[in-house]
Amino acid sequence: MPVPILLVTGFLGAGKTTVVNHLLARAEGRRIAAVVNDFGAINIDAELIAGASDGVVSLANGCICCSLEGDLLRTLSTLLRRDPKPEYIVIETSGVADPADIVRNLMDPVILREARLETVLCVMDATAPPAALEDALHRSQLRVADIVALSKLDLADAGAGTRMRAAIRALRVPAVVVDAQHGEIPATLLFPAEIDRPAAPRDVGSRRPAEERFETLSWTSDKPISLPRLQQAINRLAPKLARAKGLFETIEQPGRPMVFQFAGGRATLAPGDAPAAGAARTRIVFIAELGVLSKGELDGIMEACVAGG
Ligand SMILES: Nc1nc2c(ncn2[C@@H]2O[C@H](COP(=O)(O)OP(=O)(O)OP(=O)(O)O)[C@@H](O)[C@H]2O)c(=O)[nH]1
Repeated sequence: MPVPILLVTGFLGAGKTTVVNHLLARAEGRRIAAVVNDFGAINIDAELIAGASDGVVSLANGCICCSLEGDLLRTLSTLLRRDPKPEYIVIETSGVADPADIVRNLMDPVILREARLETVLCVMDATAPPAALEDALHRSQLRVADIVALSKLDLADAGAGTRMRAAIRALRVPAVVVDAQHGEIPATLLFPAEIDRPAAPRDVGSRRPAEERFETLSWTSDKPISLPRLQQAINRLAPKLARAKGLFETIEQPGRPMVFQFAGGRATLAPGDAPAAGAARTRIVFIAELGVLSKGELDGIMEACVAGG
């Protein structure tokens, strides 16, 4: 019986890791292996997948729809040789990934013998303006989806969900649209019981390398961060940022690791886990459209956030 694969796609910061976390937290004995692709050089997403570090394989510093496609297939082969074999495989793409290319890559004959793409889930930020769907990458992510999950409805105004559903319908996306509050989607929807159902043909569109559009810039430091100064830095950087996330300690609350998120124009801070041995104390990844933000400018702004900066 081929192992079903769930491909989780969606724009930068839409809520993919939150969905994968939720799924793994409620695995209820299911053996789920997760492959997480971070576009940046630091594997922040793999660290954000709580309590599942053993089962999570991280593919960082590139995009599995372009430069890391060989790595994805090798990783899947390795997972499928595990004893016991995973019962389900979840692949979280980077937010810049065009899933059409990944769907095509998963048709690899060696993989197909043992694992089959079962469901493509596209996580869509309900607070994004419907005009966001004019973006070709958004459209490609929606076009291959079987299920579209609307995230962040708790942050959106009352009509946002309805407007987003209408905008998705207008694109003639055949997917089922569901609400996903804080990543909550029933596992049975993602891994349907009728696993003998033949995979439906998917409209995969034309190839568009995502890496030609976005770049990631990493900033690390061995010093803790000043929170008010970080706020100022993010205010300055925000117009240029598509996404940022990081792990660090603050000067104000030493010894308390924090997770920083910037997505959809909103910055949040939450308690995190201690950094892995050998990792820099402060690690932040910034994703921006190519050419919009230089490393020099970023370093200049971020150095002001550390003590003595
Ligand atoms: N309030 C609220 N926040 C959410 C919801 N879903 C996700 N978030 C937050 O949105 C931010 C981004 O979520 P992630 O799950 O990391 O997004 P992602 O799509 O994995 O991000 P990338 O991998 O960087 O593209 C985090 O701060 C989440 O806590 C939701 O339903 N409600």
